[in-house]
Amino acid sequence: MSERNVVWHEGGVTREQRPSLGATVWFTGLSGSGKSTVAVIAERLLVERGVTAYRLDGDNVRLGLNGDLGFGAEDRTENIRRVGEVARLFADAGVVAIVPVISPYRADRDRVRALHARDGLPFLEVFVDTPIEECERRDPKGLYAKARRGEIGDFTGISAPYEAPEKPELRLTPADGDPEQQAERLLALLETMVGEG
Ligand SMILES: Nc1ncnc2c1ncn2[C@@H]1O[C@H](COP(=O)(O)OS(=O)(=O)O)[C@@H](OP(=O)(O)O)[C@H]1O
Ligand SMILES: Nc1ncnc2c1ncn2[C@@H]1O[C@H](COP(=O)(O)OP(=O)(O)O)[C@@H](O)[C@H]1O
Repeated sequence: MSERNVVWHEGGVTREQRPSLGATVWFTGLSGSGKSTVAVIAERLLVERGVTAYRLDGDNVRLGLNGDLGFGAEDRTENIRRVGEVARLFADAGVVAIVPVISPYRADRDRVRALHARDGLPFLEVFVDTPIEECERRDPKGLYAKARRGEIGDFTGISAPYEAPEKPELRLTPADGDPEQQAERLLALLETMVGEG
């Protein structure tokens, strides 16, 4: 920002000069919906096909870069802002950034979408639309049980909101098959958007 005496410094490499075109695949959905499972498979399939892909998992990023953030609304917004900026850098560098994060607020996700659109970078929002009853039945980390007992506050879907996307590029439901089939659907769509996958 100019009032901070900081100005953008142009580089000498165009996007076309880089070995590959990047993109961001942004997963959103409740805890336990299957975001990480599908993201892990999608990353593996892409790498097996020679595409440079890298996963920025919500839990993992919160163990490092975003270790200072909690789960209140403001911290979640900051979490998504930072992960979104990192994903944009990856995409600009020619990497397919795969980002499974709850990202419960529509406005936060839309800001990340706009950030990519501004730079002409492909952004694919994947809504992992698993009903909360099913997520709670799975409860692989026991978090829903803790939230029900009041041991975790601000828990998405229980004591904090989740705003579903209105127009995601892809919506995955349990009826779409197993996670491998869901990942294949995603890659087919990615291929139509960036010619990769
Ligand atoms: N209060 C509360 N609400 C939701 N989730 C919680 C909470 N506390 C801890 N966890 C764990 O944090 C993971 C979600 O982190 P995210 O960075 O994806 O969340 S957010 O996008 O900032 O909302 C989430 O991972 P996933 O289950 O993979 O979604 C949980 O393991
Ligand atoms: N399509 C699916 N069908 C059945 N179970 C699934 C499916 N996708 C994920 N799971 C299971 O649901 C649980 C939560 O998945 P996970 O990927 O960790 O969700 P999230 O990252 O959204 O919290 C895991 O135990 C996983 O094995």
